[in-house]
Amino acid sequence: MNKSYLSLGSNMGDRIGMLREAVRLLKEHQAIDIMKISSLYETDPVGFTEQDAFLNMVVYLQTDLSAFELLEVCQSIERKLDRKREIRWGPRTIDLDILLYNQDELETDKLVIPHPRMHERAFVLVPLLELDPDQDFIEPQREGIEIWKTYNSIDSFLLEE
Ligand SMILES: Nc1ncnc2c1ncn2[C@@H]1O[C@H](COP(=O)(O)OP(=O)(O)OP(=O)(O)O)[C@@H](O)[C@H]1O
Ligand SMILES: Nc1nc2c(c(=O)[nH]1)N=C(CO)CN2
Repeated sequence: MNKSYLSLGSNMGDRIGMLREAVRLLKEHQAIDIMKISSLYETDPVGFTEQDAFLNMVVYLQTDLSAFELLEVCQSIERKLDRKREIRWGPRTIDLDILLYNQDELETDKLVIPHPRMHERAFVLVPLLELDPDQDFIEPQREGIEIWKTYNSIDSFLLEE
């Protein structure tokens, strides 16, 4: 069984609704088991700063899918949720990135693992460290990153009105 961490983010429209729908679609996939979700974090935009705050979270899953198949699932969820992204690092309804896949290191045109920018992104590292405090990363700056909501279980997140 492969172990992977995904980063999810949204800063357009119904941000929590987008995250919830993305997690629901991942959970529905027959080859994916969601093991843990982080809290939801409200985070200042990074890269292109003239945009609304993001809600970010990290999901830990186990899967039989290859990393490339998992990327396809992530991209099909982005399409299903009508992902819009006009500006690089600009506003988006939903973004799903693969952070880690086992201990694999991989560099292709389509997929780079670990995610090439994850180590410089506190909005990724803070929720990742919440799920797995043993990750061997430099402690990120927590400025501009606030817990927005924590859930007791995946179902309580998915079932909330
Ligand atoms: N680990 C990865 N997870 C998701 N996409 C990846 C990864 N590595 C490479 N990619 C590629 O990056 C391309 C662009 O992804 P995307 O549009 O989400 O970028 P972005 O969110 O604007 O910027 P960033 O990559 O900095 O998060 C995707 O089409 C995908 O093929
Ligand atoms: N806070 C925050 N900033 C971002 C984010 C994001 O998810 N959260 N995603 C980006 C493009 O991948 C660019 N900037």
